[in-house]
Amino acid sequence: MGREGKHLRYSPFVPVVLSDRTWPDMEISGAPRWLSTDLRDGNQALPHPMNPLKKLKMFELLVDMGYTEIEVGFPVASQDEYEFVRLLIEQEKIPDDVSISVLVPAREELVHRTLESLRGARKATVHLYNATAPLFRETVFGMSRTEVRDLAVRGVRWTTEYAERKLPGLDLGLQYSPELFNETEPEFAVEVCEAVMDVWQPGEGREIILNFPATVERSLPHVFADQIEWLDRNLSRREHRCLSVHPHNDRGTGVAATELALLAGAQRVEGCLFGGGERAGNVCLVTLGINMLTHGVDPRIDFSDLDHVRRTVEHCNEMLVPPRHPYGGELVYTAFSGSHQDAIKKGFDALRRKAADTGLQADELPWEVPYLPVDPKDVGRSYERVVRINSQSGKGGVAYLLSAMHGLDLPRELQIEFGQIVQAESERSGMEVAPDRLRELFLREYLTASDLTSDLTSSSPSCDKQLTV
Ligand SMILES: CC(=O)SCCNC(=O)CCNC(=O)[C@H](O)C(C)(C)COP(=O)(O)OP(=O)(O)OC[C@H]1O[C@@H](n2cnc3c(N)ncnc32)[C@H](O)[C@@H]1OP(=O)(O)O
Ligand SMILES: CC(C)C(=O)C(=O)O
Repeated sequence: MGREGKHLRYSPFVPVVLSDRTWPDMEISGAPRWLSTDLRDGNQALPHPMNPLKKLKMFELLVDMGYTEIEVGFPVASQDEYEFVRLLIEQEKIPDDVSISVLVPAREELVHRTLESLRGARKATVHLYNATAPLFRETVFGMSRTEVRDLAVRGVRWTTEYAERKLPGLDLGLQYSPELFNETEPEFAVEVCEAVMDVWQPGEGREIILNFPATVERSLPHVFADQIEWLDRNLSRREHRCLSVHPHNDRGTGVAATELALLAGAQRVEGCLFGGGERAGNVCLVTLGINMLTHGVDPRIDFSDLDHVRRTVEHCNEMLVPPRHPYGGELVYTAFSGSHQDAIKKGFDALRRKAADTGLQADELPWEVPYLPVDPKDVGRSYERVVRINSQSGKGGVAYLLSAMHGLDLPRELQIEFGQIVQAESERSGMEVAPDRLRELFLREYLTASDLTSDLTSSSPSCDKQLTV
C-alpha cells in the first residue's frame, strides 16, 4: 500500500448517540475525588519498576500532597509489589484518612493472593478488572458476552467470599473496571456493571466504585464525555456508586477528555503525576489539578513545591519530565522572546503599582500577568527565571533582568541602547546571555574603571526582593 492509502486501515470512532447531552452547559465547581495510580499503572509501565523503597518515597509524596486514594500496586505482579503492600501494613504507614487499593484481574488464585497481601489492614479496596471490549472478548479471552459478564461476577464472588472467610477484620471496598470501557458497547458495559453491583449490593455505607477506563484513548474528548453522561443516566443505584474515570493519553487529549468527563458527571479521576503510565501515559494529575486552581477552583492538592514533586517523580520513575510539561516543566515559566518579556515586565510593574496603591502584598492581589497563566510562586518557583535573554529577546526583557537581578532601573532611552548591545552579543555568541554576563556588559559599556569598585558590584538585590514589593 502506498503512502496515500495508510489512513484506510483505520476506522472512525463510533460515538454513543446522545443528542440531548447536558454536559456542555456544566461547570467544574469543585475538585473530584482523585486517585493516584502512580504506584500501579505508572509503575507497571516503567523499564525499571520501583523497588519498595522507591515506592514508599512516592507513597509519602502522594500523602504529603493530599491524595487520599492511592492505588499502591498489583500485588501478584512480583515479590516487590507484594512486599510493598506488606510493608505499608506492617509498618503502619497508611494514615487514617488515606484509602489504599490494589489491582487484580478476575482470576481466582490471583484474587486470593491479592487479598492475602492485605492481611492485617483495617480497610482497603480491591480493584478488580476484566476486559469487556469486543476485540478482547474475541482475541484475548475467546469468550462470549455472557461469559465475560460472568467472569466479572465470579471475580466479585471470589473477592467477597475470601475476605469474609479469611480476613474478617478487613473493611473491604470494591472497585470494578470494565477494561477498554471506551471501546465496549455502552449497553454491555452497563450490563456487566449491573451484574457486578447485584453481587456486591451497594447500599448505605457500602459504596462501589465503578471505574471507566479509556484504556487506549481513541476518540475525541467530547465523545468520551457523551459516554460518561450516557452511563450516568443508565446505571442504577446512583447514590451508592461512585462514577470514576481512568483516561489515558494516546491521542494527547487525556486532560481534555477528563475535564469534559467531569462536566458529564464523573465524580472521581484516576491518573498519574506528570502523566506517567502505559504508552503515552495516564492523564496527568498535576495538569488537571493546576488547571482547576487557575480557574479559581481549589483542587484540594498541595502543588506549592512543584519542583520537589517533579524531582521525586523523576527519581522514582527514572524518567525526566519534559521541560515543556504544563506547569511543572523546567521552562514553562520562562520567556525568551521579546514581546512576551515586555508584557511580563509591564505586568509585574502593574502588580507592584497595585500593591502600593492598595497596601496589599502582591501575592494577595488577583493574578494578572501576561503570558504567565499561574503565579510561579504559587507552585514554589521564583521569579528569577521568568525572563531569559537570547537573540529572540528585546529591550523589555533586558530591562527586566537588570532591574530584577541587579537593581538597575534604566530610563527608556538607555533601555533601547543597551538592548541593542545585548542583542549584538547574543547574535555573536549564538547563546543565552546570563544575568552575570548582562551585568558585565552593562559595566563595561557605561561605567569607568573607578565605578567598578562601587556599591553596584557588591550589592545586587535578589530578584524576589524586588518583586514582592
Ligand atoms: C489495562 C491495564 O493496565 S491492566 C493491568 C496490567 N498490569 C499488569 O499486567 C502487570 C502485572 N501483571 C502480571 O504480573 C501478570 O500478567 C499476571 C501475574 C497478572 C498474570 O501472569 P501470567 O499468569 O503469566 O499470565 P499473562 O501475563 O500471560 O496474562 C494473560 C492471561 O491472563 C488472562 N487475563 C488477562 N486479563 C485478565 C482479567 N482481567 N481477568 C481474567 N483473566 C485475564 C488472559 O486471558 C491470559 O489467559 P490465558 O493464558 O489463559 O490466555
Ligand atoms: C485496569 C484498568 C483500570 C486500567 O488500568 C486501564 O484500563 O487502563
